Amino acid sequence: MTRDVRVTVLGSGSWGTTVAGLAASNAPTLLWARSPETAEEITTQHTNGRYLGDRRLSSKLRATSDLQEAAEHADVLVVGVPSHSMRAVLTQASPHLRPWIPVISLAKGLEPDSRKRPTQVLEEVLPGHSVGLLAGPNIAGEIAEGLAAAAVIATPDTAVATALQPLFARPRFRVYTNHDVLGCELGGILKNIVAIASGMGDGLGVGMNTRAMVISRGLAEMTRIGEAMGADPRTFAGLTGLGDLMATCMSSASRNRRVGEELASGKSIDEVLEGMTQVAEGVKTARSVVELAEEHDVAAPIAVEVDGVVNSGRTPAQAYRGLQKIAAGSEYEAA
Ligand SMILES: NC(=O)C1=CN([C@@H]2O[C@H](COP(=O)(O)OP(=O)(O)OC[C@H]3O[C@@H](n4cnc5c(N)ncnc54)[C@H](OP(=O)(O)O)[C@@H]3O)[C@@H](O)[C@H]2O)C=CC1
Ligand SMILES: O=C(CO)COP(=O)(O)O
Repeated sequence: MTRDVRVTVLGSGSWGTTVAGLAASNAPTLLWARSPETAEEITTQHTNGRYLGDRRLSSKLRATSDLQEAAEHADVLVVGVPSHSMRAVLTQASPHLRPWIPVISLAKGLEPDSRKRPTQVLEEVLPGHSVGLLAGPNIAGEIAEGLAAAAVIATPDTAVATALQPLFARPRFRVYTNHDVLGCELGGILKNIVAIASGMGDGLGVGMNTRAMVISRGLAEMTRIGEAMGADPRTFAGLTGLGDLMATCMSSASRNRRVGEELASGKSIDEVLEGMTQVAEGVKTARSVVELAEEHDVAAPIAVEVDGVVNSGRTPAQAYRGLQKIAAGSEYEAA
């Protein structure tokens, strides 16, 4: 089935490149890089040094900096640019896309201002296309190195996810399906906020018990918000919820966790972001998550504290003191 299907991935950052490398082993795959130098390096050297160091990519992977060429190539489109740039890139690509082709998001943030999820943006810019996402505990560098991992492809119609599964699956990359697009997408978005909190704890030198408390109460917060928005609460116990939360809170390679750790070292958010060459979606998303929780009348104390540090000048130590003050009631009902 996969032999005749051509895949295009938009965005040659760490994750877009890694997913394109997986797909290239299964189907003809073209990666769109904004920079012509990066496109040239990927096609000729089979590396993307800026984002993945000297890790070797599939020699079958080709890249281009021509967005029209990339769009015209696609029987399946994968969108791997960050949430804040998705609408602009897709608006440029859309006149060159074939109608009805499936479009899969890799992004784990909310569009600034509109607070829309990536799949909502896709549905708006590309009406009529079947839209879904690929998510899970997927630290790009590990997968590019060939370490085993699993992910979920979520589409409203499970038959579409099942058809797309073989495009991304590899012997060491297991791809499950799920029809709860909202829950899978929210898991990836919300865990970034908890990872910033967890990183702040690491920087402050809290113990493992505290870290476990933040992760498990973070999961409760994610599930509460998700359920209020209409997601299946079971999804948050799976790969795109607990799985991604654990990977992101525990990995030294997580950008969101690192933001928290560096904030706890005394840097301002501007200083932290100046030193980063990759995106940490949780920074732009924190305020939107607080607003969404308020709209749905759900307590979100971890998001509130992270937003306070990232956007309102509170210190990580103050945030952790704030978290200590949360009243402990029933484990199922309390914040
Ligand atoms: N890295 C990971 O482990 C994982 C990341 N994700 C998610 O995938 C998405 C992409 O992340 P990731 O690949 O890590 O990001 P990176 O920071 O590694 O790369 C970002 C990519 O997006 C491009 N880009 C940035 N801004 C624009 C813009 N305005 N217009 C066009 N292209 C732009 C960059 O191009 P240029 O190089 O030219 O600046 C680069 O190719 C994020 O939502 C992230 O949360 C999901 C799972 C795992
Ligand atoms: O989503 C990720 C792993 O699944 C990557 O997390 P970071 O963006 O924090 O690096």
